[in-house]
Amino acid sequence: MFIVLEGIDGTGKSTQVQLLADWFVQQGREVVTSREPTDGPWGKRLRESAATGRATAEEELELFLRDRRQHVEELISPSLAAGKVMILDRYYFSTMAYQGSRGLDIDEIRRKNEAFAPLPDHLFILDLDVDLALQRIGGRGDTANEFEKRGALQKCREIFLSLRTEPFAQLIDASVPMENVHEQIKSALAERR
Ligand SMILES: Nc1ncnc2c1ncn2[C@@H]1O[C@H](COP(=O)(O)OP(=O)(O)OP(=O)(O)O)[C@@H](O)[C@H]1O
Ligand SMILES: Cc1cn([C@H]2C[C@H](O)[C@@H](COP(=O)(O)O)O2)c(=O)[nH]c1=O
Repeated sequence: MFIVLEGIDGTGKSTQVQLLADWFVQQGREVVTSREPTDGPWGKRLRESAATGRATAEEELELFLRDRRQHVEELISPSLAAGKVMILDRYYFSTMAYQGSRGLDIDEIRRKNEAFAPLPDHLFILDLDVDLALQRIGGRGDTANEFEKRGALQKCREIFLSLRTEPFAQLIDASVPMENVHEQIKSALAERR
């Protein structure tokens, strides 16, 4: 089973990935969790750019594609082939949202990704007001980085919302307490099984 959690920064994706992984482990399932950008060479370069200055949108897209190709080949596809539950914190829907918000063609981004990246079985879009998301980032002790500007996040949120009509997608209200968000995700999984 391939599950992806998406949403703008601060919506609670990492928190929910951990809660969901623990829940699957309690059911006796083997679980692999990961995130994008990854901790591989391309992902590290991308994370550094959040502090040191962003590349152009085209260069950024190229780096995310390289990072993801390696991720799919080395971790995602082998884990799915082994029958494990793969839970991802961000995937190519983030590229559609973030690099799309910088003016790149969203359909073209999708096409380039779907040429090599498997579709998820479940895409959970954690939706939250941008100001609340920024407050949560602040509450975590972080100052917003170059990817986390208000106007850009608003555009990203709109693009994520436009993805809710995908057959594998489910919109999740991320404004409620974390246990309640977890319940929404588990109910959606139970309904679609
Ligand atoms: N439902 C919730 N209600 C209130 N606070 C929450 C909730 N979920 C997570 N948080 C808190 O909000 C902060 C951001 O959560 P988290 O790091 O999981 O978000 P994220 O979407 O993974 O962020 P990023 O994309 O920036 O890595 C953390 O301090 C976390 O404890
Ligand atoms: C996968 C992906 C990510 N981003 C951006 C979104 C975030 O602001 C940063 C780092 O992610 P984190 O979850 O806060 O650790 O990367 C992007 O612009 N495009 C992508 O494809």
